[in-house]
Amino acid sequence: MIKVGIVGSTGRVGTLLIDDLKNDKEAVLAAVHVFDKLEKSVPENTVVTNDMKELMQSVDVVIDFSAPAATEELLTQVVEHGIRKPLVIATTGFSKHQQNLLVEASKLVPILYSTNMSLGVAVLNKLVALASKTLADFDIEIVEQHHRYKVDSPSGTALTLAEHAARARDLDLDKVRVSGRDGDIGARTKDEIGVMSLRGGDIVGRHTVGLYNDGEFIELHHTATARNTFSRGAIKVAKWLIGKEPNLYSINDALGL
Ligand SMILES: NC(=O)C1=CN([C@@H]2O[C@H](COP(=O)(O)OP(=O)(O)OC[C@H]3O[C@@H](n4cnc5c(N)ncnc54)[C@H](OP(=O)(O)O)[C@@H]3O)[C@@H](O)[C@H]2O)C=CC1
Ligand SMILES: O=C(O)C1=N[C@H](C(=O)O)C[C@H](O)C1
Repeated sequence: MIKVGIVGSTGRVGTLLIDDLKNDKEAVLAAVHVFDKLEKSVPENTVVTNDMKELMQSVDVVIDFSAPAATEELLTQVVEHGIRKPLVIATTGFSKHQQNLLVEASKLVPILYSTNMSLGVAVLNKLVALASKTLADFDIEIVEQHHRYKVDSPSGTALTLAEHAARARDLDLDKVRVSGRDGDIGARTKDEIGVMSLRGGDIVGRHTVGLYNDGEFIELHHTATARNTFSRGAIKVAKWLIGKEPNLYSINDALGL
């Protein structure tokens, strides 16, 4: 059995991971990192710890759905303290420093980083690249909708979709992204890529990529209707990651897309 450790075990996705692993035939929950207090019951012998090093030493692979500060602590164990374990990272909202740390750690251990663990979004990224290149004159606008508790904006998924669109047009996303419009802003410029966020209720996650031209437009939608789409996706790619060489892998590598 593959021994899995969870960072973010008390969170919305982390608690689902605990349940999903109870029913898995190839993987078992071996350790959970707990920031404050674990209310949920875990199988007997599960290591429950607030020590990231102890968590990593107790497992074959770590799945992280937490917060940027927690992921940073995880990556620091690899880069500065010599811990070598495969990592599946799903947390979003990293700073530039944290993104660089992720790249550094991936030279030492296999890391699969994906801002969205669903198959549908993996395919949507490809569709967006194709549409953005082919429909070169169309204006691109991305809208993401999430539950009222989400703390980072725009969502990691929306930024990844925008990155696929920008790359397909040889644009630098940092230069063309517009994530707010208010007041006398002037007409839309040709290259800008709008990435806007709505927050409310219990929306699990909805992303719309629109490509608009005179006389016609296309809108590509993805809606996650259940949060365990993400937890189950992460367990699937964690199994794939075991035994891989150190590198930064994408979900497409794991799904063979
Ligand atoms: N890639 C993907 O497919 C998906 C990614 N996500 C991302 O995963 C992350 C978690 O999402 P979600 O479960 O909804 O969030 P929650 O806020 O529900 O959970 C966050 C978890 O991280 C823990 N945590 C927060 N800060 C720290 C810290 N400094 N050190 C250790 N642990 C900490 C929390 O502990 P405590 O409860 O004690 O505060 C909690 O267990 C987000 O970044 C989200 O965007 C979410 C869904 C899908
Ligand atoms: O915080 C969430 O809930 C989600 N976060 C991820 C993101 O930022 O893209 C993925 C998913 O949409 C849910």
